[in-house]
Amino acid sequence: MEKLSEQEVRSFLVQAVGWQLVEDKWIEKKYRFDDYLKGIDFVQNVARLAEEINHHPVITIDYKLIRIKLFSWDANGLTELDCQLAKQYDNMYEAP
Ligand SMILES: C[C@H](O)[C@H](O)[C@H]1CNC2=NC(N)=NC(=O)C2=N1
Repeated sequence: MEKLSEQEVRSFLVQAVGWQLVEDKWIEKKYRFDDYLKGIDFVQNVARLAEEINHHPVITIDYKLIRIKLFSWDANGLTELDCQLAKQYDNMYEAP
């Protein structure tokens, strides 16, 4: 996996609604649900996809708020895979 340049990360973030760079390292997004178990279903789907493509986000469950953080350990940076997954999570999410 090729590490993205700062410019590439920035051009991803300007068009990725709700995603932001945190600690100058991760891209993160918070998904809000109107029902706790809907959030857990979303986490299940995120986790299944992670296993399927062997790329695992940090997932934080805070009641109805699910926080997803992406980073590519192997590249020690952000990669195209992180950006692709971010878009896939957005497609999986149905805003309440
Ligand atoms: C050995 C295993 O394939 C690697 O450690 C995979 C597992 N899941 C991963 N997840 C993430 N986020 N980044 C990686 O570089 C990564 N590498």
